[in-house]
Amino acid sequence: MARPVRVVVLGAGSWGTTVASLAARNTPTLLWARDADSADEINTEHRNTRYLGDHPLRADLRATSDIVEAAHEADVLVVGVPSHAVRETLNEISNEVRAWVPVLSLAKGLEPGTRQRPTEVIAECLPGHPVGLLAGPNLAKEILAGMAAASVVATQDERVATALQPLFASPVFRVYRNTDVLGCELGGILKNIVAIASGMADGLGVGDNTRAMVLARGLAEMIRLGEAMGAHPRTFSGLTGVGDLIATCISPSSRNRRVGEYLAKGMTTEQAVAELGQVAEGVKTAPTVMELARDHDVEMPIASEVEAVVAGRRTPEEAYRGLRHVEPGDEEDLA
Ligand SMILES: NC(=O)C1=CN([C@@H]2O[C@H](COP(=O)(O)OP(=O)(O)OC[C@H]3O[C@@H](n4cnc5c(N)ncnc54)[C@H](O)[C@@H]3O)[C@@H](O)[C@H]2O)C=CC1
Ligand SMILES: O=C(CO)COP(=O)(O)O
Repeated sequence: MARPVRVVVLGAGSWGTTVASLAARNTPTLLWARDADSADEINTEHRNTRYLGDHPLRADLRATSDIVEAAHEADVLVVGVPSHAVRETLNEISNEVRAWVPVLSLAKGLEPGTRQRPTEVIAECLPGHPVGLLAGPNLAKEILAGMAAASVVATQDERVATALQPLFASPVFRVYRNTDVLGCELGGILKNIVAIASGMADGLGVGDNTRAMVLARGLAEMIRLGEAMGAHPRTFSGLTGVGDLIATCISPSSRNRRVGEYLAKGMTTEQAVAELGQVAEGVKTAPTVMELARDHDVEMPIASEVEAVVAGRRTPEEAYRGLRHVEPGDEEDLA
């Protein structure tokens, strides 16, 4: 009998640990934590208190702090560290992962400097491997608590996605496929910036109409940039686009939304990030997105205001006042 596929997840933060728990239900799974104490806690107490509080993890989920051991074990490699850490993490194991092992990204940000998406960084660090991503409206704590959700495995080769789908699926976690890797990845990246805007709006005590405006016009900005970069506009009406946008903009547990709220309460970006104690990808990604918007000659007024607030050049009140000065054009004109 063929041995089961072994999934290795790099990064034992809230989402890496949750995805590893999903996979462990279906197949032997090993989670790499850079900190040995976290790996010990997962192995012995079946918890990851730093990121997931007291929530019990599956007893069959194994963890290690030895990244080379993890790389050797992988039949499927899942990269769950934040975007800025993908390259340095994979560089450590670029000669240790077996040829043809598929690599899936969980990260929803852009690499500062290179402006690359995580799947592009992965393709550079691990050339020749099939590369894709798992994304969608997937707030880690809800999924760990067993609440129903859906996600998308996006790979250019549909056969790879078809092989990967069942590794993460459960009766309450539906995993779809999509071949528009760029569109799916950009959806997850860009919605974080709109979520900061949404959190700022909530922190300022705006009404529901304003909230809805931020979501709808934020989505229009996501589609404009995505289409200019070569993504399929329809992808943004799916789980990885509007789906993830809604979840992140409305959920009190979204870190990006919380950063926006903290900023509206008067914290600096540094104070907001420190208060959070976890990654909020939109903070680092906002300036990079504005560089891409300029390169592609795309108007992104909401992202532009978020970037200005995060950089400390504007207050959230000024940002919302600034949006009033944007001349409304044709609503249909997304491109
Ligand atoms: N938490 C969630 O609900 C979801 C998160 N994501 C995305 O998944 C990615 C990871 O997020 P979370 O697990 O939530 O973050 P987190 O803040 O909970 O954990 C980050 C993990 O990365 C590790 N890490 C940080 N810097 C590192 C470095 N320089 N080298 C190696 N490891 C490093 C930390 O030790 C920690 O284990 C992000 O891109 C996030 O946008 C995607 C979907 C859902
Ligand atoms: O991407 C997410 C949900 O799909 C998580 O969002 P936050 O990083 O804002 O918590």
